[in-house]
Amino acid sequence: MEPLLQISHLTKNFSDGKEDEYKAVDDVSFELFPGEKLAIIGESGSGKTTVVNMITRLLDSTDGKILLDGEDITHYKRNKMKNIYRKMQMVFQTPTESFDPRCRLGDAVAESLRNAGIPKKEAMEIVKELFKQCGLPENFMKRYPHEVSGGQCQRAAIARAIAIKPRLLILDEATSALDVTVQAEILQLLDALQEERQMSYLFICHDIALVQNFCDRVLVMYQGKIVEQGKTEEVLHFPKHEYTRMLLDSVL
Ligand SMILES: Nc1ncnc2c1ncn2[C@@H]1O[C@H](COP(=O)(O)OP(=O)(O)OP(=O)(O)O)[C@@H](O)[C@H]1O
Repeated sequence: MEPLLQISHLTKNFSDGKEDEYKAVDDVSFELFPGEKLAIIGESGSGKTTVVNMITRLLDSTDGKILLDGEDITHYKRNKMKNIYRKMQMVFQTPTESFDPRCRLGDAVAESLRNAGIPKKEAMEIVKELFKQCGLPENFMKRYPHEVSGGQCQRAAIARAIAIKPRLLILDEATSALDVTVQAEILQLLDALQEERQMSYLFICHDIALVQNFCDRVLVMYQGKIVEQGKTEEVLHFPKHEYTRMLLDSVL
């Protein structure tokens, strides 16, 4: 099977404006296959979000290559990314901030469908269905982001991200701010979508229990490098690298 996402030797240097360059991401390579759920774990500052920001092209990479579904997107600019965002969507930690406060949630979700050329009436029908699928009452389509709870807003963010049926969903601490029950419901929804659509997930996460329950494979990052990767069970129960052992000891 061909990988959906293929990352090779990805590197990001940040400069402090003087001579020194700081390697936030250092020669990172990995693959993500269709239908797979992959987690990146590591302490704060290890480079996880920087990796995601390069994949989604919010940030230019210093070196390396990013292939999505065989297409080299490493140097794609904003206008070319529009098509790519049909295949790849992101959900971030703070959903309220990712919505326009003046836009009703239903319209915000419909916008991505409208951008994909779907007429308004049809788009609103799809949104209605998506809200149902994401466990949101239909009348929430009329609400503004500040009129719903954090968990409800995150469901709307997921509804928006899956609206155009992407093949890859990147979740950067997307469930961290939610309480445990809501988190479990959202993970159930993601599991159902994965089965239904063979979606792939890249999960950036601090929560080891969640990774254990949800993800097939784990990458461990430390100081910009991947120090260990493998099946979730193997990495979490039989960590090979000293840093992974420390990380697990500190959270378990
Ligand atoms: N725009 C930037 N300019 C300079 N340094 C940056 C920039 N963005 C990130 N960094 C640095 O790069 C390193 C990696 O940051 P990154 O946000 O990727 O870590 P992370 O593993 O996602 O952390 P967290 O779990 O806290 O979100 C950090 O040392 C951070 O300070």
